[in-house]
Amino acid sequence: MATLMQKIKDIEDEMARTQKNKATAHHLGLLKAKLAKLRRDLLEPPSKGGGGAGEGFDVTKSGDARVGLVGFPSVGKSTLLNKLTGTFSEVASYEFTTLTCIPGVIVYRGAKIQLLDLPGIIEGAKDGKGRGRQVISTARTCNCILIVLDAIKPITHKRLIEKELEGFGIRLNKEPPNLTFRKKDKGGINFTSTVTNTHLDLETVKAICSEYRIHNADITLRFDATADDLIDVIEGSRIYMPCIYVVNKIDQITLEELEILDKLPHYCPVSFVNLCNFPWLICSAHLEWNLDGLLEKIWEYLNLTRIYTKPKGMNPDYEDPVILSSKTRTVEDFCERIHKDFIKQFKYALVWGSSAKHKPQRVGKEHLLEDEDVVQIIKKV
Ligand SMILES: Nc1nc2c(ncn2[C@@H]2O[C@H](COP(=O)(O)OP(=O)(O)OP(=O)(O)O)[C@@H](O)[C@H]2O)c(=O)[nH]1
Ligand SMILES: [K+]
Ligand SMILES: [Mg+2]
Repeated sequence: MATLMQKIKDIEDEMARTQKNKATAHHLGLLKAKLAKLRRDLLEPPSKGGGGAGEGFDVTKSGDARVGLVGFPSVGKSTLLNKLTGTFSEVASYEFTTLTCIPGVIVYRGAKIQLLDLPGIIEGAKDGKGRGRQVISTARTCNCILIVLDAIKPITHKRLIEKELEGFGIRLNKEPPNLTFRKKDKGGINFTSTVTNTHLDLETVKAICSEYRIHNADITLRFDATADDLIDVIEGSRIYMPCIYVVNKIDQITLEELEILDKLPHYCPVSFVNLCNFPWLICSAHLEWNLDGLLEKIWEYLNLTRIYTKPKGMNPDYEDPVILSSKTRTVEDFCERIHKDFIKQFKYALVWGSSAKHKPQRVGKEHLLEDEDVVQIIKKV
């Protein structure tokens, strides 16, 4: 049986082959209706239940980091992918133009960043509406999410998208709750806190625990945690992800509105068409605005660490850094990236740069590296 994607393609091909005239108008209309129904089917959840990736979503992870574009239909996600990566993803004025996950690559400051264009999601996506489940489970595999918003759509859209992501265990611009939760065999619920709490008391904590059939546990808060924070820790499998709100189509709003948007935390206004409202904003001959600003922000939010290797007796290789994430950036992580067995030959490392106290500093494998450090590994003989 032909897959939905194939059926859609067949109809699109047939439409392209069909000449437009009075005699074919009826047939073309029929094809359009079929196409619309197939698109809707594709947006229905799979009948056999379960989330996971679906048709056309199994894009292999590549590069140093992955960034996903999430938003309502027609906010300009595909336009953004095309402009940033030079990859082709279809752009059109109708909703649900993009039906699968389309990857592109941005090479920025020596790092290869995979950017994923995703189908638009609709409210209720997390509950199985549309392709939302696939979109959001793909979003979970990213290192940073760009929530794309349309500047002239209601600001409430931001909250709606956030809710969909939150419903799938994604936490945006938030650190994992600083609290420990340790199950034990006996002793009841022991609840302590190193700060004043305004949200949680022993009773609430006990109630939450009993919902999970947990009757013995040590819970220590190191910040003013909410019930949601505690539940997140008990549930586990939460993903804490940086997020940028990309407000597109700012050519459609006034300068006053733009100034307000520009001040909001985590926001990055952009536009991909001629800014006739704001001629003074155009910084080059391009018909787009603030792509550089967006790239810089993505870089900042990914928080990557570039390490330059220095072979003995040679200059550092500044062209091709090893890219580490902010969470795994020890000398050992660096060695692992070069070769999985490399650490076995490790004796010590020489490090130049902001993590080094001397020029160079001799360090062990636990040493934490900083962005733009230069590293030379000395092997055992
Ligand atoms: N005015 C204006 N229109 C834009 C801008 N960026 C994109 N568009 C238009 O918005 C429409 C939708 O763009 P797409 O890139 O297809 O949007 P999308 O979010 O990928 O849409 P789906 O794949 O259907 O979810 C197209 O007609 C674009 O030309 C912009 O900055 N300003
Ligand atoms: K569209
Ligand atoms: Mg699209």
